[in-house]
Amino acid sequence: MPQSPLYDIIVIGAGSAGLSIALPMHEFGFKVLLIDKSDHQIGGDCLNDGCVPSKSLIHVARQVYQANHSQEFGMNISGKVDMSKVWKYVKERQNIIRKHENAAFFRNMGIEVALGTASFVSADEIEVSGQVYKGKKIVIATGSRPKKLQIPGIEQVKWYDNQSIFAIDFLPDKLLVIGGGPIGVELGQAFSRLGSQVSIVHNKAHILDKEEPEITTILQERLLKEGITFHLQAEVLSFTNSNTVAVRQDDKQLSLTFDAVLVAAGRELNIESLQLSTAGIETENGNIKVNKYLQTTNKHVFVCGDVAGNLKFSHAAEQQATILLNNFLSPLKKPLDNKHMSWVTFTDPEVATFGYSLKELKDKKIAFEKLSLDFDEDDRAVVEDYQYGKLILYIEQKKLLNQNPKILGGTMIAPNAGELIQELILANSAGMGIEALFNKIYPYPTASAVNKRIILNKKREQLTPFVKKVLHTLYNI
Ligand SMILES: Cc1cc2nc3c(=O)[nH]c(=O)nc-3n(C[C@H](O)[C@H](O)[C@H](O)COP(=O)(O)OP(=O)(O)OC[C@H]3O[C@@H](n4cnc5c(N)ncnc54)[C@H](O)[C@@H]3O)c2cc1C
Ligand SMILES: NC(=O)c1ccc[n+]([C@@H]2O[C@H](COP(=O)([O-])OP(=O)(O)OC[C@H]3O[C@@H](n4cnc5c(N)ncnc54)[C@H](O)[C@@H]3O)[C@@H](O)[C@H]2O)c1
Repeated sequence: MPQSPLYDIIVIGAGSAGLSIALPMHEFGFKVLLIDKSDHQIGGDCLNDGCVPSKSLIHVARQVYQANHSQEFGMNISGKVDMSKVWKYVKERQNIIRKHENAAFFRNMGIEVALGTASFVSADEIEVSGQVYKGKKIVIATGSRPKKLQIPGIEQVKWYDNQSIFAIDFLPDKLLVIGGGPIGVELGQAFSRLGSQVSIVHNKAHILDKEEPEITTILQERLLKEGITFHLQAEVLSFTNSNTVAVRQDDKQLSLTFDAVLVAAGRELNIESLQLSTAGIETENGNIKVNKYLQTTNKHVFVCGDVAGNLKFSHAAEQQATILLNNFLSPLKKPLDNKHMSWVTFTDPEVATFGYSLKELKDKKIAFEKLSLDFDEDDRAVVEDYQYGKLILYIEQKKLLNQNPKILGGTMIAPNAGELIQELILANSAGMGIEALFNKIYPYPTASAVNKRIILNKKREQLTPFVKKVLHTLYNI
């Protein structure tokens, strides 16, 4: 019996998570085996069915929307979007990135790549396409896939999910979106801007239900103005024929028609084909059981990325990979900690969130103060027509503001909020206080000046009659 080749590390899955482990480990001089199902799936969801195609589509949809809106300034715009041209643009963008995310590229670098579905055959061995490989350490980075909906009658319907929507060969006149999470709202708005009449059916009271309702209410109003219809706290009952769905909302039954359905109702982990029990890896409620160091019940096997069952973002996968790399190489182990995590929903306007949420602050009994700024009087918001914008900031509660309270978390809705909020994320992760923002000079009229204005408003509250009296005394000396 030939011996299985031995690797310092075997990484199962070549998506955001797997690549963030395999590439640095190779650079550090370790013998790495990277596995994915096929060459075409290298890059994972982010490149193939997620971030890259969705952000490219959102870019195209914004161009179309802005062109249509130039009519109010006298331009004449007519015509319908040609979906083959839209997908050509999207595929081109993916192919640019694919040039450095494929098996030949990694093999040229010196990383060994095995293609096929991986499964454990022992505690430290993996089989791929009939070949067995042994790893000193093994990282499971197999990601997640769209949850399938078991709705009666769905088999007669043209339905899509994130794995098929980026190849839809027609622009639906009416698109029904099931799920008002980030995929549903980002893609719902993109299709609406391309020309579809979009209805979003969501089973919670607010879209993007992980965000603050104060913020998502603003987003919902913007999307309503663009022509998107919402059915909130609604339950999809059944598809009554190939283009009609029965929905229950507020104890009423509605009948909605559509040409196509986009299912964006959450995720399931890719763990079934791994034969985890063969390696002594336990699962719990559909998740792989891990400790705070992302280590499974088999101490040589770790998880990273969506499959870890934590936050599902490309940059969360990257953060988890950084923790694993640290723990592989340093005796000072770091646990997974989401306290500085941030994310952006790329709707227009964007919703950007970082640090502790209101709920986390309350749950952790952290003394905090909530600051809030509406952008109605911000000059940049006025000239660029986004006075609906809003920033919420959570800062440490201190008796005196000159104690320089730290920024604990926050959330913003505005065009480019994901960029505007970056300095707040830096302040939060670097443990900086509000003075850093207050003392900064913002070129006029930069949009990010709202980050100072919110602090300025707080400082104004300190101008009590006593403080004013002191100021007058000082002035008159
Ligand atoms: C439409 C959409 C838009 C998104 N937009 C954003 C965004 O803007 N920003 C953001 O941060 N995140 C976004 N995400 C989330 C992001 O794509 C994921 O969090 C990220 O791709 C997870 O990376 P991963 O490596 O954990 O998993 P994946 O990218 O899913 O990679 C897992 C890999 O493992 C392989 N695999 C699975 N099982 C096996 C097996 N048994 N053997 C061999 N290989 C296997 C798969 O083929 C796949 O290539 C989006 C997701 C979607 C669906
Ligand atoms: N910009 C970004 O960073 C970005 C963009 C897209 C996706 N993502 C990631 O991908 C993950 C998956 O996105 P998603 O939107 O599919 O999942 P999600 O779980 O975040 O949201 C899906 C929503 O659909 C609702 N839902 C579930 N079943 C339903 C039903 N039968 N009828 C009506 N509503 C239903 C759920 O309550 C949930 O709020 C996200 O959690 C996020 O981590 C990130």
